[in-house]
Amino acid sequence: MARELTVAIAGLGAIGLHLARALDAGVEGLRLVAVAARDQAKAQANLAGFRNPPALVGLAELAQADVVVEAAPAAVFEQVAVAAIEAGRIFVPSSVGALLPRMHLVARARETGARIVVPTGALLGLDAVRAAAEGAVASVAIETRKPPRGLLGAPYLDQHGIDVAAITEPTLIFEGNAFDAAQGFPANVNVAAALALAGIGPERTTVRIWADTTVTRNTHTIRVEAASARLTMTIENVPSEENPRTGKITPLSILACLRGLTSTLKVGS
Ligand SMILES: NC(=O)C1=CN([C@@H]2O[C@H](COP(=O)(O)OP(=O)(O)OC[C@H]3O[C@@H](n4cnc5c(N)ncnc54)[C@H](O)[C@@H]3O)[C@@H](O)[C@H]2O)C=CC1
Ligand SMILES: O=C([O-])CC(=O)C(=O)O
Repeated sequence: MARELTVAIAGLGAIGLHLARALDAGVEGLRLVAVAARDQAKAQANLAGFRNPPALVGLAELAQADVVVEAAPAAVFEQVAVAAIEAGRIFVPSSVGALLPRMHLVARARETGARIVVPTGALLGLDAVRAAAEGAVASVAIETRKPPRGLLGAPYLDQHGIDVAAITEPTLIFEGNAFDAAQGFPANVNVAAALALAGIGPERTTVRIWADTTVTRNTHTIRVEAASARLTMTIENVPSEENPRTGKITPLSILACLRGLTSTLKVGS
């Protein structure tokens, strides 16, 4: 008999609501039991048509479920993560950049029996990066190109007086490591954080972010030079209607990740 896992989701935005709907439509081995939202009335309206509406609870109460998916702003990451990890659950973060300065949570999870499962999210190829990182890796780099509006609101832009709305040609706005990229762009480059965790860590992973007036998609290119292989991979994400910073593939990637927690046949490392 296949195992069933209960699932809770923090945040009902571009990622959370799509994931909640998909789970409610029925996914073998997974049952949505709880969600947390900032706007209760909007959440109730969104959940009204569900076949099996989940409970609307506070962030800490999400940890009642076997699997806690974080799909909220990075500002509330810690609340969701700590409750899930203390309860020994499987914690699936979307705001992966917020994990980089909190790696003590991984040590704590080791003590409580919790697991932290980082989905590939808006990126691609983390299976190959992980495989390469089992051997020697010389370099890992990611270049992100987004339409300027996909970068709006990033603290780095304010700190450096950059007005992305005024950009008229492709402009390199950040070059540095994944740790600094995640601090400067907490809602924009979770992909760089996930890549760093899959490969050679946030200090050695290099990141370039372009505000690119010529692209309509959030485009990420990874380059890895390893003893076993050379990887060059690009994903061009269709921005979601709800949040142009977030690619439509992200909730789908998390759903695929959750399926992998229970499925009998699992493909990819
Ligand atoms: N790992 C990846 O590849 C990707 C990660 N992300 C990250 O995932 C996170 C979620 O992204 P989106 O769904 O696009 O954001 P969103 O802004 O569309 O949705 C976030 C939701 O959380 C809700 N929220 C805010 N405060 C809350 C609170 N205290 N309790 C409960 N809910 C609260 C908001 O009302 C909103 O509905 C962001 O941190 C984003 O940067 C986004 C895209 C790709
Ligand atoms: O491209 C996307 O969909 C989102 C993104 O870069 C991120 O949050 O890392």
